[in-house]
Parts: sequence; C-alpha cells; structure tokens
Amino acid sequence: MKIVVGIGGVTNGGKTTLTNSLRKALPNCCVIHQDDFFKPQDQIAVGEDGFKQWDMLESLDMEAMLGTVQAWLSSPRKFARTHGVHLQPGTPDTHILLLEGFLLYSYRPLLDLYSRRYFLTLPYEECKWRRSTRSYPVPDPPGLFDGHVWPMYQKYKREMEADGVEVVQLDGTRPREELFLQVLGDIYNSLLNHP
Ligand SMILES: Nc1ncnc2c1ncn2[C@@H]1O[C@H](COP(=O)(O)OP(=O)(O)O)[C@@H](O)[C@H]1O
Ligand SMILES: NC(=O)c1ccc[n+]([C@@H]2O[C@H](COP(=O)(O)O)[C@@H](O)[C@H]2O)c1
Repeated sequence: MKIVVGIGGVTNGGKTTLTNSLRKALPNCCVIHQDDFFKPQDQIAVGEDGFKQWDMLESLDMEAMLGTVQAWLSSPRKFARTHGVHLQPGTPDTHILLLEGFLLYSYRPLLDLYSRRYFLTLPYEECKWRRSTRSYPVPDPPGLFDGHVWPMYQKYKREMEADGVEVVQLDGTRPREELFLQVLGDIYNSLLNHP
C-alpha cells in the first residue's frame, strides 16, 4: 500500500515542524519538501512592485517536483534506499510519502495523488511575527511580507477554495504536540480505511 499525504499551508504555519515529527513516527516514511524546488534566483520574476515574486507557483520547478513524486510512486523501496530512509523489516508493505510545502494544492498534476491534504493556517499577526524571525537562503527585503507574501497566500487560498479542493484545516497556533497527535491518528485511520 502507498499513500501520499500533503502537509500544506501558510508560510511559517509549522509545516516543517509537523512533517519532521510525523516522519520519525511513521513507518517507511519518505519526505519531499517543496522548498527544494525553488528556481535559481536569477529566474525569479520581478513584479511591478519591485519585489522578486518568490511566492508564485511559477517560481518553483513543479515538473521536477512531480518527477520526484513519480519516482517514489514507481518504487518506494528504491526511493527510500537512495534517500537514506531505513525500511522497517517485518512491517506490512506500507509506504508513506509526505509532501511538505506552501503551494501544494495549486498545481493540478499533483492534486489527485493525495490520500489526505492538510492545510495549516495562521492569523496575519502571528504569521508576520514568525516570518520576521526566520531566515531564508535569500533574506526578505523590507515590506515583502505585506507587499507580496501575505497577498499571494490569500490569492492562492481563495483559488483553492473556489476550486473546491478538499483539505483538513489545522490551526497552526495550537500546540505542536496536539497537532502532531491529531494528524498521526488521522493518517493511521486512513491507512486502515485505505481500499
Ligand atoms: N504549533 C506551533 N506553535 C508555535 N510555534 C510553532 C508551532 N509549529 C512551529 N512553530 C514555530 O514556527 C516557526 C516556523 O515553523 P516551520 O515548521 O519552519 O514552518 P513552515 O515549514 O510552515 O514554514 C518555527 O520557529 C517553529 O519553531
Ligand atoms: N528557499 C528559498 O530559496 C527561498 C528564497 C526566498 C524566499 N523563500 C520563501 O519561502 C517561503 C515558503 O517556505 P515556507 O513555507 O517554509 O516558509 C515563501 O514564502 C518564499 O517567500 C524561500
């Protein structure tokens, strides 16, 4: 059995934190981070506002990400081996892929692959605060959050809702452990009910 789980949602919502806890707790679990598919800086468009448009789907090499997901789908065992994931002997042939990222549900070719789509949210103030304490490979210029990051988040979220994409909403201000236990239990349930 193979299941693909999406850990999506707002920047700094706690996606990486939750994904790392799940990876340690789930058997035969591989992870793909969307952040690893950002295009090089010189390929990121500059908007009329003067900001590099990092938070648009076009800034990510989604074909490459899809190719990586397909590699896992075609052979989760080989994928685990080549990515240093220890496979548990004696467990049923169950394999789990966690996809983690801020724009997981806006790229059509991936949309139907998920068994479960989680979506972490934060209120504006909390998100802005967490973002201000974070450092990215390319630091945020002043004004990027209000001028680009938050408006793009709202735009993609609105589109996802308009398209009727089914997600399990998670409030990213809840304690880490609580979020982890909820999602872990939920993934086990979907494994039990998987056709
Ligand atoms: N449930 C939580 N409550 C409070 N802070 C959290 C929680 N989850 C993560 N954080 C903190 O928020 C920041 C962003 O977390 P991270 O997991 O890197 O988010 P993302 O991958 O969504 O950008 C980090 O400083 C992290 O320690
Ligand atoms: N990883 C990078 O190369 C890079 C560069 C510039 C901005 N970012 C930011 O990364 C964010 C997405 O990642 P998180 O969901 O982990 O915050 C986007 O909001 C984007 O502005 C990432």
